[in-house]
Amino acid sequence: MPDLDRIVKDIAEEMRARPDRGAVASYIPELARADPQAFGLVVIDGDGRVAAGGDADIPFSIQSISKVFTLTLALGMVGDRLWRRVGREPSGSPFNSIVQLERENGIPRNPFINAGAIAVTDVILSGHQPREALGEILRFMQFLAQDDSIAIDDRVAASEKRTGFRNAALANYMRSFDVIENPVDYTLGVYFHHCAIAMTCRQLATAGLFLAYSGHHPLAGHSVISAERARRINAIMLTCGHYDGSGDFAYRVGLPGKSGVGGGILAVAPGRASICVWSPGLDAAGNSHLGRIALEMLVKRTGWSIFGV
Ligand SMILES: NC(=O)CC[C@H](N)C(=O)O
Repeated sequence: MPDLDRIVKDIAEEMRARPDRGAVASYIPELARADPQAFGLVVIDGDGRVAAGGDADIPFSIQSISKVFTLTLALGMVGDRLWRRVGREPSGSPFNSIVQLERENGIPRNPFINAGAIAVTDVILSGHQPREALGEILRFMQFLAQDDSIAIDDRVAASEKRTGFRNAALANYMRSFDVIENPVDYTLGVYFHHCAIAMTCRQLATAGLFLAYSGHHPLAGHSVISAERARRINAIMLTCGHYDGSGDFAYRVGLPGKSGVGGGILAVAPGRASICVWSPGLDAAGNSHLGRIALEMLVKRTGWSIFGV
């Protein structure tokens, strides 16, 4: 990918020089240690060709990007019954908002806001010990990224556990509607830990390949999910992957994407590539500021937006 390699490296260089970098998340104290100057961008296609720029191999906290993978796992476990516990409409609200839950019988709007992801985690936990459920999620990430070294950053998990009062409120509130079925502490423990998985842009882009290739992971040589399910997960990423910034992300970038407060964004160019960008500074909606700008540049220069050039 000679041209693509140039494009990715140019973007990484331009991003490194920019003064506007957003604000690193600090509500989880351990995340505040991230270097605001960091920037990484990796594009991987179905033949395993890689274009990488900047800090492509520095691990960062994947946070809400994990929600794409827990959704995939939960759908594999209970299929469409999942949609009894969580919706699939954009929330138009911040990622940790609680107000809609009261009006909507404790059913979160979608699997990518915190409440929805906690409900999805509860589904994965059912019938298991927290340690087993977490092991399953971690092994799934290692398999998809083709890298057994991927691990949970226990300091980040502990930091969020100490300060995660808002998520505890969401989980307890859903428990009162039986949308959460397991002990709230167990469900939250698994949730905090899967958010605290640390991965590099290269690993995350590899892990996302199955979404770019109709459920088939070209490097693992496996069908992970059906083409139909991959298409649907991409649809939810497009409409809900950036919280109340999802409309703007679709407008500017036009790719299914999922952000995390660690500053990562996983984006999918169907049939073309899986992309991961990382810059820890966030915008007001909690999405990577330079990550979004870099993806906007990438689609302009490649013509990869799903809505056309
Ligand atoms: N948007 C995010 O990445 C939020 C994830 C974070 N673990 C939280 O629950 O607050």
